[in-house]
Amino acid sequence: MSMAEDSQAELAMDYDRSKDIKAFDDTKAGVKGLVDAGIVEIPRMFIRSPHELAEELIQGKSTLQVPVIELSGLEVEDARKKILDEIREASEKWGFFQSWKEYYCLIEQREELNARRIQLYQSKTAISILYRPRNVIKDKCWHVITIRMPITRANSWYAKYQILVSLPLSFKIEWQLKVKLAMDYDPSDEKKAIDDAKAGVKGLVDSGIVEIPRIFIRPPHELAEELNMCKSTLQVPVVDLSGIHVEDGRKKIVDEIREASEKWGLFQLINHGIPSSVLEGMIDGNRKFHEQDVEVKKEYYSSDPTARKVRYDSNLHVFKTKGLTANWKDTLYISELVSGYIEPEEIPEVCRKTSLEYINHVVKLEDILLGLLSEALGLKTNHLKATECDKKQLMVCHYYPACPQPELTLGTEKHTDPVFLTIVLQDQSGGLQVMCDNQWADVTPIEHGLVVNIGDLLQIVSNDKFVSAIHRVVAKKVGPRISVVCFFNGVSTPPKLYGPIKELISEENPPLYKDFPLVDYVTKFFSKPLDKTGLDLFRL
Ligand SMILES: O=C(O)CCC(=O)C(=O)O
Ligand SMILES: [Fe+2]
Repeated sequence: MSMAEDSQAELAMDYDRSKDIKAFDDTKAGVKGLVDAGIVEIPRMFIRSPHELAEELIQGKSTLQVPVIELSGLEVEDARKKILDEIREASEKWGFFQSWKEYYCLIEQREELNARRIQLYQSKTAISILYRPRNVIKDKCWHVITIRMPITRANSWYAKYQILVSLPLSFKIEWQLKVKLAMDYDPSDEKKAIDDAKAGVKGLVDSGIVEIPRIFIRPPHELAEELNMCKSTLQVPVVDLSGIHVEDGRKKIVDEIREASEKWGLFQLINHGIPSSVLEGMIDGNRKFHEQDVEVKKEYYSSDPTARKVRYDSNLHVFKTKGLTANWKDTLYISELVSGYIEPEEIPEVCRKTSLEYINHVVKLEDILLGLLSEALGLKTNHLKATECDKKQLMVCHYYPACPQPELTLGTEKHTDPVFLTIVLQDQSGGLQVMCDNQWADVTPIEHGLVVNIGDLLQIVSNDKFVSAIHRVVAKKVGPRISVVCFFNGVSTPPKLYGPIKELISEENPPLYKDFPLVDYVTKFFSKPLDKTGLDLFRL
């Protein structure tokens, strides 16, 4: 009798399945218990139906190769495109693929447990991928899948970490990176060490670190989410101000600014009138400040924003904004420069002249922009200026050192600016990105160009006609990247109420926000995580 006939005969007998299942359950020893008991025939409850068994016998074995896709290089544009093409092809044809990637896991380094440090470990061989091996059917044939599961002795203790790749017919990659984060990690130790050194993130790089401290590592869910995100191919709008004094030219500019402010909340500016020597001088002054002797720079180090008007620090905001990652950059803050509360001598000497020159030009440009933005909202040219929305100025000089593990951190985390308007001068390194249609688009540097950002407060006073730009800066292997950001904000004292502009309100366009004093906004903004929008704080 063949195997099929055997099974047929057995299956034909009178049989009470529930009784079998109960007896099996009662043993509580599982299938292994049956084997341990020495059975030579498997119980009937495990036998597949005759037609399934018969089908199996006539089914051939495919010789096709299940696609294997190496995911390393996802961060690089060309490599990413190739990987996505392979994934698309595999998903369309198979709905399945094997993949592997040089990956990162947070692991406890045994030797360092005493020091209670968590290190990030990266290695092709030192990764444990727990993957339920199974077969895949294609063209009615079963394919056996072999899984690369490089687990070495050295890292077997962290076999709990899992990377699951599931690909349900669409070509969306779903990575679930489950990493066990140590319960007893205290970011204050790392923060204190960096603060005490007063040498900034640059100091870490200069000391030759090859792994970034844990305080800078983004949480696993964010790292995994990042892998899922596609890069936008949309072009960030560029507005050319050269035709501003011609009637038709101005109208065109106002239209372009309106469109960009409604869709992106961000645009690049060219022919804005600030001499290129001033822009280059500003970038250079910024670089000189951060690259000067640490002993001199130290004098300015303070992580307390209220301590002084001119200070520099690393962006270790993990306390205020619990759960967030520190940013891979150092920043020199120069506040209230124009409003007269600060003496020029307070600005560090290496960048004093260049900063004063730049700010002098940038405030004039700000006036022009406020006029254009007012017109874009259908208001009189001087409307926004009259609200004193640019009265308070803060200039920040960012320095983003090269990062040994850029994919694990960010130069500036995702955020919107809690101000009316921001003007950004960036060098040619790139890294600034803006969110549009839920995708990150590069704000590719234009030589001698500037970037204009709509802040939360302009979105509010425009009653959501304009949007504030969600943006960030990615970290890079090469550096430094240098940028100078000028924030323009309204007045806090005497308290002045801000809210949707009355001229923009009508029955069809009711106010979306209540009026509020600026100081309330700022306090509330900084007591929430930075990556959460401040727009909802006063939304009706
Ligand atoms: O460095 C940049 O280009 C932008 C930084 C930024 O977004 C900020 O300081 O708010
Ligand atoms: Fe910003």
